[in-house]
Amino acid sequence: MENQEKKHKRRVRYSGAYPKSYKEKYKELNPEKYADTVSRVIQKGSTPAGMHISICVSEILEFLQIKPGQTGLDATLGYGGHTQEMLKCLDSRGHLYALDVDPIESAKTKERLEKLGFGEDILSIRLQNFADIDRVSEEAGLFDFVLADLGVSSMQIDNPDRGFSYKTEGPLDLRMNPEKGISAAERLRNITQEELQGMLLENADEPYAGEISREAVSRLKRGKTIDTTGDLRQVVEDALAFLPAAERRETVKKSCQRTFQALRIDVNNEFEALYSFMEKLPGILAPNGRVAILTFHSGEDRIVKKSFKQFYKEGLYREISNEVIRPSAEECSRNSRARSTKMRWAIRAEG
Ligand SMILES: C[S@@+](CC[C@H](N)C(=O)[O-])C[C@H]1O[C@@H](n2cnc3c(N)ncnc32)[C@H](O)[C@@H]1O
Repeated sequence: MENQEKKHKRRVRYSGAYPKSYKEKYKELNPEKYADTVSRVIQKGSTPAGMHISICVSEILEFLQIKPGQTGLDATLGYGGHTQEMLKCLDSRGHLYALDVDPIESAKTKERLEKLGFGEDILSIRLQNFADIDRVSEEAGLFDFVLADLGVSSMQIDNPDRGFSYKTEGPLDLRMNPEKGISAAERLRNITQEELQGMLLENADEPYAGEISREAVSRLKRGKTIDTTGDLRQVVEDALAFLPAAERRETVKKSCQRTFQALRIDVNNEFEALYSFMEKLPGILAPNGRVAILTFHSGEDRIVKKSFKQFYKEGLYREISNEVIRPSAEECSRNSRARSTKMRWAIRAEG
């Protein structure tokens, strides 16, 4: 007799339509594999996860006037978008050096660019701080063109494990190179109220620097931690609890952005690195060599502007940009991260 008894099959548990983790969430994390998803995300005006949309590409290329056979430096490799465009201008002749301090993303970019045919013969990628451009120049000689696109990449901001964004929960790290220095959480552990207030003012012009620094230090004294992005967001929320409800939400958001920015600049020694880079630039540029720099906040722009002006007066640059160049309105609507971008440029004098 046929065995009518069918073995009970457990229903496969519905895992839900929504992915649970960052890695699961974004198909775009593998941009080559999910080209359709990626282009849909870009069309909507967002940056696909795991990717970075390069800013002011045409303005940069128009200014740099790259010719085949030249030697160039991309001081901030990131996703390699600008690098790729500059390599195309070299047309397989000459050499491009590219630096980044981020071991996680630069390894991925190196692999991606190699797959596109840009190997060691044309492109040398170095895990190195642009504060040390003189060392790269010892190897490469003088540069005909240099680009620096400052700050952090979308891949770094979007990865919650790295703690760059107040919008997602994660460890409060904020280092571009997590293998060097101390995390933002560690930095806060031993900070005084005065020091934190100064950092918030100097690095981000935070109007509530006093309130936020007092709340942070008092929280630590009460035995509570500021180890995660959520903890720091809570500090800002508590510090601004006195504001009328109608304006609190927007103010907390802006203060969170500035507080994270101030800490990021601090733990990565961003201003020190930029000063060093600007000081060494004239010494690594070939006669008539061109440099373009993209900045993303007033502190950075001030350093670039002052340095260009000073060396222009001293005769080391023959020409500098008088006005900042801004991305077009069309680019800003396509890529919201372009909105705060300012570009400045300089041309090395002949002598
Ligand atoms: C805005 S992203 C560059 C994006 C890139 N231009 C592109 O098109 O994909 C800035 C990059 O500079 C790197 N960076 C920031 N400060 C640096 C420094 N002092 N030395 C070297 N790289 C740095 C960051 O790790 C990040 O990857």
